[in-house]
Amino acid sequence: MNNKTLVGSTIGTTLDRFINKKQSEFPFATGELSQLLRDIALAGKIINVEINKSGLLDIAGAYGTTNVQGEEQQKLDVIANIRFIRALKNGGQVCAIVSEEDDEIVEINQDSNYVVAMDPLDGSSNIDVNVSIGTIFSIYRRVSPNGSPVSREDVLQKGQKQVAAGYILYGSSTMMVYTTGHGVNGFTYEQSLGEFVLSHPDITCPNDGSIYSVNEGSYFSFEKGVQQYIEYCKEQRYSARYIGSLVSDFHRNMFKGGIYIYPRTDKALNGKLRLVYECNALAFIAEQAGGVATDGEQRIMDLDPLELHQRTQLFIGSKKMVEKAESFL
Ligand SMILES: O=P(O)(O)OC[C@H]1O[C@](O)(COP(=O)(O)O)[C@@H](O)[C@@H]1O
Ligand SMILES: [Mg+2]
Ligand SMILES: [Mg+2]
Repeated sequence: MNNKTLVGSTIGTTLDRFINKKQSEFPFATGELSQLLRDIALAGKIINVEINKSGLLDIAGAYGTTNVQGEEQQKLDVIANIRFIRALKNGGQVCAIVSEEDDEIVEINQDSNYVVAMDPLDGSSNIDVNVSIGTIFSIYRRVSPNGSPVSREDVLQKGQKQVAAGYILYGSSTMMVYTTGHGVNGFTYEQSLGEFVLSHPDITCPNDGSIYSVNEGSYFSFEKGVQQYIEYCKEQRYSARYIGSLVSDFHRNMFKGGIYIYPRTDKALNGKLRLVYECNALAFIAEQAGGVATDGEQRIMDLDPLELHQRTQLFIGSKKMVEKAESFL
């Protein structure tokens, strides 16, 4: 890299400055979405602290309750949910939240214009064993008039209506990756500054790849087409990589080129992952990076959400790989 590129580079820009700059490119922007993104980043920093010290403070492990989907909640699932709701409430830009950890819509400020769908902590089976976990979020503009009670139409919008989406990955470093529909940018958390700093501008997903990510332990409960695609991946000598944290598996494949699959199984007849607060956000990011996300037939962002906790199959990642997988179905 020569000096000229260094001077012109945006690398090193803080998230705050980046958000301000983007806002200034839209003269009619009110600043509400910018503030909301800052609130999410703040919540991410707080969760990051909690995760880092979870082993020391006895906040790893099961909480002793199950969520609406019958899954055992971890202490950190519950803590992350509380922290995010609090940050969004204090920020004042959100009228309602759909969360994996809450059975029903959480109504906050009736006078605010945005709805957030979130998985406060994704990959919670990895919490206790110091493996990467994440937070996933989608942001929508409400459809009901500001000031009125929030309706189900506000929170059950198709993914194509997202105005922004992203994730925070608590890995070997902590990163926030998001899109507002104008490309994808990644920010690494600089602990000593207490700031997210632009480290991965204009992220693009390779068109093709050689990594496949699927829980092969469930192989015998996959349908024939999925089994045949997995065999194809092996014949091609592709690398099998599966962390069991959707955010981390997706993140790796977006950078390196790969496909992540969570198909239906005999236990999870519609797949395991949740459309509203897991799949839509990652689908938006994948597409903005040049990748693809489908349920095996249809584009994820075209699916009609009928329930808050609706599940779907997910085939996501490099365009050519997803298309190849679909050709087996
Ligand atoms: O253990 P499995 O069945 O492969 O499931 C792993 C998947 O389940 C999830 O953990 C579900 O997310 P939560 O931890 O938020 O419930 C995904 O992150 C992950 O990809
Ligand atoms: Mg999850
Ligand atoms: Mg979760």
